Amino acid sequence: MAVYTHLGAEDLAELIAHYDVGDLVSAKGIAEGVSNSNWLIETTRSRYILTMYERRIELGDLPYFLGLLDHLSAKGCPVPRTIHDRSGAAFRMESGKAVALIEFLPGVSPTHPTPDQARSVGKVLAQLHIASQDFTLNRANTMGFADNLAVLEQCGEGGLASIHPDLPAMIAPARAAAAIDLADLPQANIHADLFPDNVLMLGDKVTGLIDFYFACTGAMALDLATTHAAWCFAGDGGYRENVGSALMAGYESARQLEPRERDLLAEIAKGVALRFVTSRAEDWLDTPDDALVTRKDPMQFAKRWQFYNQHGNSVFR
Ligand SMILES: Nc1ncnc2c1ncn2[C@@H]1O[C@H](COP(=O)(O)OP(=O)(O)OP(=O)(O)O)[C@@H](O)[C@H]1O
Ligand SMILES: N[C@@H](CCO)C(=O)O
Repeated sequence: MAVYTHLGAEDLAELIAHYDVGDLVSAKGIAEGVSNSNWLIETTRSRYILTMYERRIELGDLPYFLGLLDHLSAKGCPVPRTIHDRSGAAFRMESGKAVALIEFLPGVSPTHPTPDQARSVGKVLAQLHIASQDFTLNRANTMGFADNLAVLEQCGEGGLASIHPDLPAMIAPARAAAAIDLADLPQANIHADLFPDNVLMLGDKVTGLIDFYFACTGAMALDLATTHAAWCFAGDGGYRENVGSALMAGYESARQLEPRERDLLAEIAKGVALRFVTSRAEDWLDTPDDALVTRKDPMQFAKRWQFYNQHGNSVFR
């Protein structure tokens, strides 16, 4: 479930009255997502998503996240606009927590993406990279390869082994990934978590990229490798070659990779796999056994690390 805070009808109506969006007609809590509380808001004028930021998000990062949405949507990327309140503010404080109202976009997240859907997502990702380069704010990646190593070391071999006996073996490759320098690769403001559940689609058309709360200034190749690792594997862990090549072709139809990016892609994809091993392992150890939230399996990405390690750059040709 993802409504952590109860907001009554009066609270919501009073909140919505701060925006020039018509009168509140209905508000429904949204079950998907685990980080924040989200409501689907309907007013006499349109539909919106109201998000209350519950955890993990620093208040100081909100101008970056919400400003990036406005920057990208003004350039025609399929991302939701932030609705500013009557005083022009992109977010407000409600019951001590930050809230923002964003545009509702149609579409559903694919559960078993087709090659054509992957091609569309690849192209939109490249367009986002081109459009985000002149966004004037910056945010450092807080889930970089060196950060992952520190978190895995903090989980410790014992902690990792309590999740799965093969997980402690991921510390050594995380040390190797921490030494990779991405700073010399072409940079942009990147999504950094573009899993299928963060993409809304109607058929093969991308109607929305959402959940920009890991967005940061970083290497475009890191974003492409993240999207590859998130989209191109079946539920049983098998690599879906046709989805992978469509994603790459879609990306390069809008932005050609430089040779130095292509040469590093497999190493970056291994680092990316470790980033999700890390955040999932950390969440696993932080989540009580009886919590209602379903924990995501870090081993899924340990297997993807093995895949990229075994096949190297041949995956991306
Ligand atoms: N702009 C939007 N238009 C339409 N639906 C949206 C929009 N933003 C969010 N949603 C819906 O709300 C759900 C939760 O949103 P989101 O993934 O941002 O939540 P979250 O709690 O931050 O997620 P996570 O825990 O995955 O980080 C999405 O799965 C989607 O169904
Ligand atoms: N998309 C991530 C969660 C956010 O980092 C995962 O599937 O592990």
